[in-house]
Amino acid sequence: MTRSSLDWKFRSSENLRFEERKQRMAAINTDLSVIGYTYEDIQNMAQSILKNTELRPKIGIICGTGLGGIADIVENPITVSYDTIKGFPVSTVKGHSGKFVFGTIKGKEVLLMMGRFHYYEGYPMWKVAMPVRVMKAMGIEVLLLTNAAGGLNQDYKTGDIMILKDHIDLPGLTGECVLIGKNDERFGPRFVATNGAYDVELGKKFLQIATELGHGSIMREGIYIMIGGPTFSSAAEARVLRMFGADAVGMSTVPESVVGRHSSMKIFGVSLITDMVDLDVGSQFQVTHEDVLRTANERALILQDIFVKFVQQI
Ligand SMILES: O=P(O)(O)O[C@@H]1C[C@H](O)[C@@H](CO)O1
Ligand SMILES: Nc1nc2[nH]cnc2c(=O)[nH]1
Repeated sequence: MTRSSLDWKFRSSENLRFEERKQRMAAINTDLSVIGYTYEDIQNMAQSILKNTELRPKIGIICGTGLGGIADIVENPITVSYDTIKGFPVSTVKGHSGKFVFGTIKGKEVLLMMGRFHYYEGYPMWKVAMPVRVMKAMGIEVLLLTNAAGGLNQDYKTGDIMILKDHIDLPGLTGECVLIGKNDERFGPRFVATNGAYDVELGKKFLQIATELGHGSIMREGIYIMIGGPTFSSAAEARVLRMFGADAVGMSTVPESVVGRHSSMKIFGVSLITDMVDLDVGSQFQVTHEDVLRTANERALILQDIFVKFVQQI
């Protein structure tokens, strides 16, 4: 075989692989029979994102609803919009802007995800937490998860900040675990223990910093339960969630935490209690997404202060 025909063969097989990849990426977004992104898909997305920066952060932060203000503490930010990343989902929820932000906090390199994906947006569970695998492929080792949640524990107040001690994966317990599907061992083992997922030392550090900054009275440590949403729980449902032992309820975080654990990441989680869940059956009180955004906005500066010091000390 001549050199040029070899070249041609090589190039046409490369083109074929490119075409296959393109079709696969299109199918991921449209064909429900396609389950999961392959290891190669994830690596390709990570590499394409990293082309935008020379930074190689080890700390990743996922910003919850209305908590994108954390990006205000990032120095020299470089943003990569999700819609520029082939195969990446798009954010559809108000309060989630839909971009990665690379930069530094007091000189420490960080990567922020401003905009997460929720099951209620219509994304299958495996897609909801797929960005955590992309973050891992980009070199993230410590994953800081934030969310807006409703308070179930009646000792809590709107505006409290709860460090996650543990979670209850309600969708997972009822057959919608994020790790369902073919397992590629390069991501992690088939079976994974989720006990002790939240790093105790990180939790202690966050609490200590918040207390030193004078916010001890609004700090809590508790258990987060994930519901699918988008409905906020009825009072009768909320009573069940409280009976399960949950202190706060929300619609995210758990799939990311499970995938983070599967990927051997160190995990920290914090909920801003944006509203108190009404447990009175018959009450006409109705919480709204605007209530959630308002509390998130009110607590933005406090969270920023805590995160600056927290990231510095990780
Ligand atoms: O992304 P998070 O969990 O912070 O968002 C919460 C749950 C719903 O998406 C939304 C409800 O207002 O806020
Ligand atoms: N009541 C309530 N408030 C929230 N704030 C954010 N998520 C939730 C939720 O699931 N329920």
